[in-house]
Amino acid sequence: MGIWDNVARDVRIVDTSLRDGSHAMAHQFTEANVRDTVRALDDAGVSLIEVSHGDGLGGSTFNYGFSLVDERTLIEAAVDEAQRAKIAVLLLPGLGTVTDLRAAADLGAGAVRIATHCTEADVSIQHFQAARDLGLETVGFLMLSHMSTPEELAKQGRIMVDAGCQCVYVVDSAGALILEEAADRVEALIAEFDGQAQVGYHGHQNLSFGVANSVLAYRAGARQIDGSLVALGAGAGNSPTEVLAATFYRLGVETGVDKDVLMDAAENVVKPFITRLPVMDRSSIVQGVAGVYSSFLLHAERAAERYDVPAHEILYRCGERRYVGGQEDMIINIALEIAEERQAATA
Ligand SMILES: CC[C@H](O)CC(=O)C(=O)O
Ligand SMILES: [Mn+2]
Repeated sequence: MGIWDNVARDVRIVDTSLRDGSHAMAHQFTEANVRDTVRALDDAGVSLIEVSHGDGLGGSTFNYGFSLVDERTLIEAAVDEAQRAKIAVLLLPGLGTVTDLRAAADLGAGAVRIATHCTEADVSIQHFQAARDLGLETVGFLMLSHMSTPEELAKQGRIMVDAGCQCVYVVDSAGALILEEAADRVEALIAEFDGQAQVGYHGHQNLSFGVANSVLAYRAGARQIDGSLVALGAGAGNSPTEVLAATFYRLGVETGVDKDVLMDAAENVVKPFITRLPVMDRSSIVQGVAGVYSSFLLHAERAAERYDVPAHEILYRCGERRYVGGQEDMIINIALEIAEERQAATA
């Protein structure tokens, strides 16, 4: 039985097309995109649907990229369409505030996913406390999990659980984890929590391991797994929700969602509005290899075009310097540096 509602299932598939997909759409979702997608996911039985700017509440800024439509309008529209599903929002402490969270709760959001770099869970403590006071379901995101060992990650997860988090995610932001690297991190969190909280898994497809890692994460004990329709998400995209549903169906793992309704939603609702299909191209593969935050992709592509340098070279350097979310402006610095080096070499 799912612990957050009355649906009998072995694992909960959570959809983040309307949040992680915001990165891939350069934050240009329309209200109609949100309404149509929420209706389809709700029909399919998806019980938690994330809707926010790609970088979470308050993310619509010069540094991260402006949203076409105010996220509060989109959250309100999502809540309006969802008959059974709960709407979740993402919050990165420092970018989103407790005031933003309160506003989202007032609009009807029922869950918050609070994301920190994998070594900085302590910055989430007051946000978890505020979320619990607001009566929200709470989820923690340990981003760029490949940068920590399973043991370190478990200690960070413990900080979130002690602050009131009900499910901590291993977040493979760079799509860098391969098989047991994902499973070992999930296992370490499960052992640390000893039943006090659930564990989730959020994959990216940069090295094409999103779905395989999700299956291993489930086998290691993860009970919430993220996906996006048509993989719509940062980098090479997320584990496709419709493929997760079909795969768990094949394995006889009960998800409570209808795989055929999801396949229809992917083909006929989401695919038609995607401006740039997520692909495993040179830049996104480099993100997986070098361990670079997937949401850096469009920033790197824009800088590459502006300064006439290769995007994959920018991304390799981001990986060497271990840049993390919030350091998007460094992408411009790197592009300028490569352009200068190239000019010097030809002078
Ligand atoms: C900026 C937040 C980020 O996109 C969260 C996430 O989905 C990830 O780290 O993969
Ligand atoms: Mn992501």
